[in-house]
Amino acid sequence: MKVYCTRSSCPRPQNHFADLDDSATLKTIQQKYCTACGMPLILVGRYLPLRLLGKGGFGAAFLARDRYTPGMRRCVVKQFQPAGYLTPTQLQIAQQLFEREAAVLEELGSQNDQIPDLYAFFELTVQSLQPGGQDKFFYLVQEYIDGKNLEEELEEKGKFSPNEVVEVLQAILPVLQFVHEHGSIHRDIKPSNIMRHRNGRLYLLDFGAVKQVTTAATQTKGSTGIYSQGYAPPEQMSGGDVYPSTDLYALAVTALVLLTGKKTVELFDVYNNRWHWRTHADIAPAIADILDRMLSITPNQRFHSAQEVLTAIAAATTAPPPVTSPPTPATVPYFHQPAAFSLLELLAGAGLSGFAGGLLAIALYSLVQSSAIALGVAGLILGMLIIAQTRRWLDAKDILILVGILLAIILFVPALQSGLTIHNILFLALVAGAAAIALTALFRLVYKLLASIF
Ligand SMILES: Nc1ncnc2c1ncn2[C@@H]1O[C@H](COP(=O)(O)OP(=O)(O)OP(=O)(O)O)[C@@H](O)[C@H]1O
Repeated sequence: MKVYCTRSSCPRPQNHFADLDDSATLKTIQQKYCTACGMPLILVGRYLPLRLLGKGGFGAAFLARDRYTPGMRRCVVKQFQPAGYLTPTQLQIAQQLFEREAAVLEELGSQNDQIPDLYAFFELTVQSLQPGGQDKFFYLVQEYIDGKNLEEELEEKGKFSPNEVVEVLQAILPVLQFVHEHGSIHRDIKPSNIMRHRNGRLYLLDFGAVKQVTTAATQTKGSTGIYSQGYAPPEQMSGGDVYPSTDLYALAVTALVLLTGKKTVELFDVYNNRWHWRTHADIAPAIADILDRMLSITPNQRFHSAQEVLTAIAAATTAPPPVTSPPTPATVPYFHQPAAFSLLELLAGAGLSGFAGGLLAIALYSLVQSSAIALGVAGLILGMLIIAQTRRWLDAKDILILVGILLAIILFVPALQSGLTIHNILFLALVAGAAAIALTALFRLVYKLLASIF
């Protein structure tokens, strides 16, 4: 098993322990130490970091496993590890922010299912790499959100459609309303801090910069300077007080970036001190007006609460529907709407599913010697695979793994080969995959034609 060392200065953080592949040893072993720097690897005897997820302003995030849960639950271990030189005061503020992230997560995460839960918060003192010294590390363990953040989605599939952006707003505004009602301001809303779980649900991450409204008055202005350039409004950049509308501004910038696929600097007209974005996006004027109001330079010209924005969006998107018509996308709860598929994603999923279906049909025919039953059962499983993909329970990567497993089983068990050569098996499965791609493309074309007619 691979275990990742969390000491930032470790020269070789990747460790490999063959004995931990045995689940009994994994559950009972006392501790393991980094072979390069001697750092204890099993954090508080419980969490095993597997790999680095990324480094942020105040630390690193690791994907980890909790060895005290039956399924070795995945979790995210965040370590406080400020980058660059900080004065003792700045260091203390940074440490307070990290502790605040834990406190806020504990309170908010347990009450809102779009904020990760806090599992643990602890500190660790270890021997420093300098002789005689000691290093102190702070850790926060939270729920792992299995998905992609919106920055990654944007990189992968390109700009979002206006509907997708409205869905993001409708999913995140209630979370912001909840955060604000609990006396906090997030202060770091941006695409990389919004994560879409594989089931379609959007989560708000990274409460490290969160500021309690109640303590705002006692904070020295400009003392922390925690914000993301381009997303933070003027009052935050200048170190002034922050408000719920500070988060609304950043959410609107997030919407512009998703909608246009452009960087914030490309959308802000410094000369006139205003956002210049409408020419880059084709969105309903009523929604564009809402975004522009959220982007007002002065906080009191923006909406005052997330709920106000939600109400404005509902008014802008809900045309009075006929009584019998299905709900419009805007009124369907967001979690029933997994993200739209790109054409490539759709065809790759279809091809892989078709390939898997072909392999299954061959294996089933060997067992039952009836082409009707073999094709019927393979078709049924293929249908289930397609449904699982459209609901985003499985993605193309999962189907690829399934194909690999099926192929390995069929290649190693001659009784499942229906008397065919390996070449023929592969050829037939490829034909099934190609047929699935062709059918999907045809359906999509017909669907688009019908949609454009009606
Ligand atoms: N609960 C989580 N579940 C899954 N991935 C997470 C979770 N929290 C953070 N990540 C991922 O870990 C990576 C690092 O996150 P982190 O919050 O430390 O920094 P960041 O958001 O990239 O930067 P910054 O702190 O400057 O905003 C990011 O890619 C983020 O998407």
